[in-house]
Amino acid sequence: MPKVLISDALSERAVDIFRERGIEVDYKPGMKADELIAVIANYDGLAIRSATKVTEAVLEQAGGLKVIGRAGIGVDNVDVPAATKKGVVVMNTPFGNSITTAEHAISLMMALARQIPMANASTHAGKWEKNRFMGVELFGKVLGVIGCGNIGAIVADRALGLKMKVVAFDPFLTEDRAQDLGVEKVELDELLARADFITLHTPLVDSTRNILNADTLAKTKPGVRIVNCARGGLVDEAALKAALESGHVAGAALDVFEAEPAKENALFGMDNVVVTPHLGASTSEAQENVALQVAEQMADYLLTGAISNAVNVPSVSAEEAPRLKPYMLLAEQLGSMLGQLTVEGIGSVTVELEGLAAQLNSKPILAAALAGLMKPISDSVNMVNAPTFARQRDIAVSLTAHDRDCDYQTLIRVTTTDGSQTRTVAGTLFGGRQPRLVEVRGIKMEADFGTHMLYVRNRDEPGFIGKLGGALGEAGINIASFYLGRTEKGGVALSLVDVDAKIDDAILQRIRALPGVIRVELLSF
Ligand SMILES: NC(=O)c1ccc[n+]([C@@H]2O[C@H](COP(=O)([O-])OP(=O)(O)OC[C@H]3O[C@@H](n4cnc5c(N)ncnc54)[C@H](O)[C@@H]3O)[C@@H](O)[C@H]2O)c1
Ligand SMILES: O=C(O)[C@H](O)COP(=O)(O)O
Repeated sequence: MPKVLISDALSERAVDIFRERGIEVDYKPGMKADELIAVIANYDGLAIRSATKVTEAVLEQAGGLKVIGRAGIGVDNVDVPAATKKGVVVMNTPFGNSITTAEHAISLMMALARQIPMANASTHAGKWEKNRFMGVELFGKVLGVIGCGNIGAIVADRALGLKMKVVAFDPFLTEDRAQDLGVEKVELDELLARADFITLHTPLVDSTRNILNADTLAKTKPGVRIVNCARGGLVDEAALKAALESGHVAGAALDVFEAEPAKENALFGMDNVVVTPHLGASTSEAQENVALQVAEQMADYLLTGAISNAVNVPSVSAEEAPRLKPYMLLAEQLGSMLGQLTVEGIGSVTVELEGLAAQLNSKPILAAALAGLMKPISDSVNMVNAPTFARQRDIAVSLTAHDRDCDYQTLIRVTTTDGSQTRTVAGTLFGGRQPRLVEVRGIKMEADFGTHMLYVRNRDEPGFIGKLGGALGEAGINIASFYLGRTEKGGVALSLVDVDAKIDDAILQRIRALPGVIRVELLSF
């Protein structure tokens, strides 16, 4: 039974779902880094929010971990490259808290416009400072949205409802989409010059880090108000403090900070700053959504192999997963055969799909072939990290789905080059499920993949098969199946011999010494 650890404060609906799906679950919110490192080896899945930091040190101890589920959007608290290297799927819930977070951004903008938190504190203190809190209207003002994806688009929609004018800077926003949203797509400098309010909704990546800094803040309209409900690190906090002190920026509302939890911050205590402790996603509705979604997604992956919303591996839907499984096994076994036969470093891999295989989601099939190919050089390779392994080793990878007549109902062909050698193997699914080899190095032959297989290439001469059978018999090795093929009469013959026990080195040497032998290897599937 798979086992999952929940190390952040998720809605307990997640616990119910894991249990209903037959998954053992430990609910331990607030777990410290060293506690996590100490126990992570016991789990197949880890469900988190933003508090748990899944560092390389955590992943190093995560021997059996298969999936990290982020109940929320940002995965910047997960070392995704390290997880990928380790073969761990990282998935998030990209939509479950978008509305809630957009509403928080709008709330912060309103709080800022009318100084509600400060007025609230003053009134509670019995001061009745009616003349101190003069606000500004939103009506007719320009809102600059930096990052107009899921949340930015919802914020824009709500702002339009408040009769604001919305301009958006997002390099990936198309003119058509901007038009549909009713926003004006502009460059960053124009947004900075025109916006009365700026709201940030990008991920924290290299291109967005400190996107509001001393230089860009200097380009903003005097009296601008800034809302950051996305990620600390998008706004240079020191530069913002200086701009607030000078009065160039009239106010800032921040839900996120460069360092979190933010118990201390240079912006705390400033009159024109509204702060919340990373509450963007904190509504009961959003938390129920993301907890439910992440638990279902993780359970699907652990129980069926279906992958949704993964950030480091192609998706496989719940409907596709059972259909893809035999194809992925076939691709892995074909890749594995080539991996076991490769002597030098692999230069390139080509995966071709024909017949029914050509109509399927091809990326998981490619990833499975790569995983099989690289198994002989790494114990930890799987379909999650295989594409990275291939890239790191400068292996050129290509994938083609052919729309042409095929001798088989479905066919996967894998070709590798290493040094001067090109090797091709192809296979089909017998009865739609059972992987079967149908071609090796251009030689047609039908063979099942066995646990102990002898691969023998030899000159096609009379009497060879008898000698091979004799050598195995003398060694007490029983033959389960014998598959044969050849290029042409008197050309090169190929035997794949499925035997009942492992063949040791001494027997292998005896077979290699038989007259006419070109190559003999042991294969295992
Ligand atoms: N405060 C919270 O509690 C909270 C809650 C949810 C999400 N978030 C954060 O909000 C952010 C946005 O979430 P989303 O769901 O809208 O993501 P999204 O991926 O749907 O949208 C992000 C947008 O940013 C744009 N973008 C990327 N690089 C850019 C750049 N250099 N300049 C301008 N735009 C750029 C992308 O094109 C995309 O449209 C994420 O960082 C997420 O973690 C915070
Ligand atoms: O990226 C997100 O989804 C938000 O930052 C929410 O984070 P949280 O789950 O820790 O509230």
